[in-house]
Amino acid sequence: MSTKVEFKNVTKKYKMYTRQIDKIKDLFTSKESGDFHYALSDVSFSVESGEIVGIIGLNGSGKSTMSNLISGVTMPNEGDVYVNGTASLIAISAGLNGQLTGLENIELKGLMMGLSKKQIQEITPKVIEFAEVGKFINQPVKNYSSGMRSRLGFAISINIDPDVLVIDEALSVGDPTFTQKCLDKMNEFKENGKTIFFISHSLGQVKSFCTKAIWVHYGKIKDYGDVLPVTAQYQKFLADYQKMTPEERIKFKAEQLKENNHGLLMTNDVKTKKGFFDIFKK
Ligand SMILES: Nc1ncnc2c1ncn2[C@@H]1O[C@H](COP(=O)(O)OP(=O)(O)OP(=O)(O)O)[C@@H](O)[C@H]1O
Repeated sequence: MSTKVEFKNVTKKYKMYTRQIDKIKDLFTSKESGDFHYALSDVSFSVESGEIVGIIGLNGSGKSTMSNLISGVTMPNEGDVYVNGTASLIAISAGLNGQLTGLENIELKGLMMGLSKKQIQEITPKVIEFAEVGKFINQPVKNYSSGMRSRLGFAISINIDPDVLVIDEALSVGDPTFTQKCLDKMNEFKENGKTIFFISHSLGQVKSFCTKAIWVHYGKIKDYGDVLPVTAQYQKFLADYQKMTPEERIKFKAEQLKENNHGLLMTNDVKTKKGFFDIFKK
């Protein structure tokens, strides 16, 4: 076995602007006026080839940031991301150009992944068949439903046959038949000794499909190792977390954010932002 993917002290941060004018000012000057918002901070891990790694964690914890870094969609601000070979991302909202037709997207993604025109021609019928989008293949992808987009994205990535496949929540929008078809394809991929990262809120799927799991918690790795012990720890945490009152959750999140230097406005379910910031400032 050899190292396929490695993160060395990786930090990904975003600028936060409260006023649009500050963003515009920064574009014209070398000064930076907004606060930084840490999506991942000082994250290190390595994955051997042939592993199927589930990435789990609460909303906003940094899972998609991790998947975007692995697949090269985004770059780290600090540290190094090392991928031995090609990586392809399958995500609901990424990877496809809405203005282009399905066919054009197959060509574009194929070219981006280094395929020749001939190779693209060879995979095109297989992609169309697998994606089950019918005549929509000649329509702009912006007219597709989320399920259709996910199916096309999955079909393209799997047929491009990358060394590392990154699947970010893409199965959550498909119907059960298509999900099963994807899982079968992923198993084939797994049997060929390829490496897969599987981001999912379905712990059942992670447990049955993955060999390892990374639990991302407010921009840091809380646990990484064999899938069953890591998911068991996470489930234990979730059970306690779900028992908290909304106020307790806000307080808990604020404490974790402070401890991990994670993003400020990251919570989707914090309704009382004033209260949230009061706690954060303490
Ligand atoms: N382009 C961006 N600009 C600013 N902040 C961002 C950007 N992308 C992600 N973030 C922030 O980084 C943090 C991590 O986001 P990320 O999408 O990686 O989390 P996640 O675990 O995938 O969440 P979810 O389960 O809700 O999809 C969040 O606070 C998010 O708001």
